Amino acid sequence: MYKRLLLPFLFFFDAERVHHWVCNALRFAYGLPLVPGLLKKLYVFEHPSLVREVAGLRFKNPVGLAAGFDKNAEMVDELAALGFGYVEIGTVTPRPQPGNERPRLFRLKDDNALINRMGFNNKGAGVAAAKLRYRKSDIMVGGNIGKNKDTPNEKALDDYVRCFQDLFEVVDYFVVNVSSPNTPGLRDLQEKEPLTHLLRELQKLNNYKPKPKPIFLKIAPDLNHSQLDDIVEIVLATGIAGVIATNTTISRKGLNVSDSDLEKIGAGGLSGQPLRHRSTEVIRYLCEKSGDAFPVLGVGGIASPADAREKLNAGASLLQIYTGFIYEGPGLARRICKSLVEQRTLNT
Ligand SMILES: Cc1cc2nc3c(=O)[nH]c(=O)nc-3n(C[C@H](O)[C@H](O)[C@H](O)COP(=O)(O)O)c2cc1C
Repeated sequence: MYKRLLLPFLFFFDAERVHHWVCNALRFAYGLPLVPGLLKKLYVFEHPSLVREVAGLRFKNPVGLAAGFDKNAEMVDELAALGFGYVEIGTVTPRPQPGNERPRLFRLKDDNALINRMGFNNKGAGVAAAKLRYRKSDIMVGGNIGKNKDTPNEKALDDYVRCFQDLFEVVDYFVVNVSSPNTPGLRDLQEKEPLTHLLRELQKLNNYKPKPKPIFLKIAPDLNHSQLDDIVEIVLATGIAGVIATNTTISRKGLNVSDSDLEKIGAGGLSGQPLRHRSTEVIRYLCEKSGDAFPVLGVGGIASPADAREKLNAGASLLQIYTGFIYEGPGLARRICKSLVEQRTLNT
């Protein structure tokens, strides 16, 4: 019903506006009597074989909602009721910022893809932290952190530290985002020297805490082999927990959309099906190169149980979805979980 009736209707309107409508509708509905229970019945699939222990945390199932959907941590309980094993909030920055001018989110329907140049629009880490204090669900929550647009790269560490401190008590793990293509210069922080410095300082701060939290690094799919080798080295050298692979790509290769339409859309990160293969390659490379020395969380183009299995077979410890959730609808996490359990039963 979602794909045949609701999606064509929603796709008639501006993508970002629809995002806000759907989120508001979900939040409103969740506040009504009986609805939370009904949603859980429809969408949550639990089974002992789905539980994953990663970086010392216990995830109810391996399917998470990727960063960018719930930037301000406004609907973690609602998303838990849609069957996700964990939700990554953010990217948040220390100070609120409006992001880029609209329109900044575009659908590529023939490619099952999106292009976005949101630019870290968010209400600030403090606001997200206040929201998370009242969450009721017990799924894992990650805090994806970044720097403000007007903070120069030489001062980036201060921004990451502030977000880290603001969120420390209310998230289960952290993600250092240096891979968004929509904040000018941010990806330069993926270079070996600044990245090592940033992660070492954050991990140092983390180690001072009585109970440190796992810190993951989220990387771009556009890194070459030598840059990925550097990432492996940096993760091992700084002692952070692992890597999230991948963020959106700046590549426009192999799309069905016309060049003139692409030109009209302009800059931004591409997500969804066209990203799937590259992100799986990156996951496989990191796992092989590191000898599975740290967990890699796989994200990029997952829209079906088969896509999920592809990432797990490449070595991913956990999964995340964003664009697939938009195109496939709220039943996707459950479908993947159910299929993983069925597959396991078949194999035993
Ligand atoms: C509209 C939109 C906003 C996003 N915002 C963020 C963000 O704020 N931080 C981040 O780390 N990733 C962000 N992402 C990237 C996703 O978390 C994910 O890494 C990427 O979309 C690939 O997964 P997918 O193909 O399942 O969408 C965003 C993606 C989209 C489509």
